[in-house]
Amino acid sequence: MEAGAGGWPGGVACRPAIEMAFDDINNNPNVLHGYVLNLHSYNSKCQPGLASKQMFELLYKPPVKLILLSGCSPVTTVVAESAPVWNLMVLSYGASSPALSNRQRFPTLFRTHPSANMQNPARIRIFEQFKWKKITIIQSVEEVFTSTAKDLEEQCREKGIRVERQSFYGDPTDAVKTLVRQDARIIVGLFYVTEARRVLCQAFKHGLYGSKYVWFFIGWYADTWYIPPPEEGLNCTAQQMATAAEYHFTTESIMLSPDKRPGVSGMSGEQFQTRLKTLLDTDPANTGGFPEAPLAYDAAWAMALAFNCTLGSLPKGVDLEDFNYNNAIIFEHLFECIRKTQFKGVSGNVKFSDLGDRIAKTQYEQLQNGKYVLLGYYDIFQQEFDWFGKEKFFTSRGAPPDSTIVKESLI
Ligand SMILES: CC1(C)CO[C@@H](CC(=O)O)CN1
Repeated sequence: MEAGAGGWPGGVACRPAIEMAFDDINNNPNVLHGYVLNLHSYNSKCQPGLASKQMFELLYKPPVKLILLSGCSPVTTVVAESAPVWNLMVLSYGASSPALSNRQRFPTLFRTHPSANMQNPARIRIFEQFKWKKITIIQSVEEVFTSTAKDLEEQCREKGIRVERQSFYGDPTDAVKTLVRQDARIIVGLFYVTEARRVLCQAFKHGLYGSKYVWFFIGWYADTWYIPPPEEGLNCTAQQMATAAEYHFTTESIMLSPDKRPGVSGMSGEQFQTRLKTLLDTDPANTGGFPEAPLAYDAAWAMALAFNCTLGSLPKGVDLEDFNYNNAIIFEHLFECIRKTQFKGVSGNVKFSDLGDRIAKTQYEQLQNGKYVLLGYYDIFQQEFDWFGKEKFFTSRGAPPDSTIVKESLI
């Protein structure tokens, strides 16, 4: 777990969320009765090397640990690759990398954080909704975005949607110029927020905005992400950025349950968030990991419910406290219990795929006049598309632009 510093600073809000969960579980007479959960944590700062060192310290120092909780993708990668050697399960609350959906490399990994690929079926459902038959992807070269782009490309091709792809490292100018040359109209951007601002500024400079174009950005940037921070030295004004950003779409996995009814913990998502804010001494909007904190809270509950299930399934005379790193029997029961875990959490319904991925809904928004408007949801599991019809386009009748003017080749 990282308590914030370097990489994704998720631990700042996620550690208090997990500590809250441990307290709630220890005070709940219906879960793990007679047992007390203890948390041993380190701040890995999202650094794989430091995480490896800390993991070995945790495992070579008593007491025996029963499970590992991990944060960001780089740390989860090293932890989940090593854990099976110790017959340990790994529950990640902060790893979005699609590369982690791999049972050969990560046989004991489960994650309450959805994979970045989870948004691709939702993107494609929109392309189909507006009959866009050609899309262009522009991505920065990080592994998480390359994996997501490859998956989107494959899924689009299966649906008969033509795909072109550009990637860049640092400066997107040349990649944006290629978008112009390719006559890109429907453009999906996959990068972190600093690169997103650089791309948006270049889009303005090259006229890639307005009635002929639709941009898709990732939805987990801050709501004011497109306002240029002076220290970044972008050669675009706030007005130019807002002009280029107007009417862009976003997709993001839902991380906080919108359901007002309480879940297994006795809290709704909103009640959890209200309680968490009392544990933070910083503005939630500027606290690392605040959006993902419900995932961390639910990861602890998934662990506790799996322990509870294991207690009821172990052979007579074998108890959880008999677990050691060489004991595969308890590990196998725990794996089966986590695999079939399903419960109503503060982040939504918690359920895992066979690859250990979180199955989550995707939310669509659109920036309209400087404010994000909720457009609908896509539930990949139920194949349900809830669309509210609030989208806007620049075209005169508000109709969606064409994805491309296919120039018929003269033979
Ligand atoms: C939505 C985001 C910011 C994606 O990256 C995750 C961190 C990671 O995958 O390393 C945390 N949550």
